[in-house]
Amino acid sequence: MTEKIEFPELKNDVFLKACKGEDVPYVPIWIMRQAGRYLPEFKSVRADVDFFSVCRTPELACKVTLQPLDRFPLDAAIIFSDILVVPQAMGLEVQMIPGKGPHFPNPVKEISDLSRVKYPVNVNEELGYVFDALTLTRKNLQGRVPLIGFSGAPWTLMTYCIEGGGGSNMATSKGWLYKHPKEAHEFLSKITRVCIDYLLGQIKAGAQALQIFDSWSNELSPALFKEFCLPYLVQIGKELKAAHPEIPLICFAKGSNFALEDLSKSGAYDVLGLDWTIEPSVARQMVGDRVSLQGNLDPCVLYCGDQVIREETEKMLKSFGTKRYIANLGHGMHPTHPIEGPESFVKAVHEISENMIKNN
Ligand SMILES: Cc1c2[nH]c(c1CCC(=O)O)Cc1[nH]c(c(CCC(=O)O)c1C)Cc1[nH]c(c(CCC(=O)O)c1C)Cc1[nH]c(c(C)c1CCC(=O)O)C2
Repeated sequence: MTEKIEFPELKNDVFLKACKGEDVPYVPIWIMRQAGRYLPEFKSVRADVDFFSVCRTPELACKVTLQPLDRFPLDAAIIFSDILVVPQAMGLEVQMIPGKGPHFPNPVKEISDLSRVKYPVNVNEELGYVFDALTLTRKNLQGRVPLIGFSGAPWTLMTYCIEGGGGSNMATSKGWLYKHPKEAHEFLSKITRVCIDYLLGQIKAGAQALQIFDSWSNELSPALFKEFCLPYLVQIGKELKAAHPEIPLICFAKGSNFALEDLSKSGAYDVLGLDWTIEPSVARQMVGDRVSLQGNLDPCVLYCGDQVIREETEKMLKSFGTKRYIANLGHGMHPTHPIEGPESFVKAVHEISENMIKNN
């Protein structure tokens, strides 16, 4: 057993309080993809270093994680990495093609290709660089805000491994679910095991909350979601909760609105993330007060000026209410967003919600 690492005392715990449903002075906010190409200082780091080298160099991963916090008074940091480091740890090559996104030169096209997938995986050996980045970042944050770790969800990772990248309609991987359900479950189980070990390692390294991104769950029907997503999402949440009940867990099953009730009743997650395809008050009705909610401003609002951003933020806050709620976009920042967008958004969330709470 290694010793527990000592970290600076946390100064802003508003995000962690909202995760647990405790009273807050204002609604906390962080933004998916808050570190990224809309920031000139990120682009200048990326000008010299390729994407996965940034992820693999703790000093650089730490530097870009902190960049958005130096600009905006965000209430949480999210470690700079990518969900596709897990397929890499399982022996699959992943490249990041500028302007196109992730690319697997040798995807898992056929059942026979599964023999190329490495399992079991020693996460300390394969993903120790992420743990080092987390520890360094948690130290350098000096307790300003909590640090979020993350992983892709098993279905989203499997679909990337099979399709070889984004941009398809997931036909091959969805085909597997109907044609090869047994092999699909075996592959999903293996990915789940690696994700759990990886997330446990992230907690040990300093992550103070974790988000599971099921970015492609919206491709699945309710029946397929129930069979191929839900059990693995619940397994991840339950195993992490059993080991670390103090760490808030966020599940973002993008667009799978029908699953909100089941996920909220599973007891596996503290927070459910939402995209913009659901009215906040409807989501709240589905989940009751069992979980906190996170989201869900349409990222395209951030192309507008301060006034429209304020109006849309106010509508969102009025529909969610200020309890058990974390403000965020419904998906990540776009590389083409103007820098003023997130600035107005963060300010509006803080000011409007503080007033709502004061006048309540
Ligand atoms: C599906 C997914 C991926 N990666 C991720 C997801 C889940 C969230 C989502 O649904 O968007 C998660 C992710 N990727 C990245 C983060 C960093 C932390 C953050 O600030 O949120 C996080 C949390 C950095 C990144 N990951 C990527 C970039 C841009 C690449 C670059 O810098 O050249 C960043 C900042 C690349 C990436 N990585 C991935 C894609 C599809 C792309 C290309 C899209 C694009 O180009 O914006 C896979």
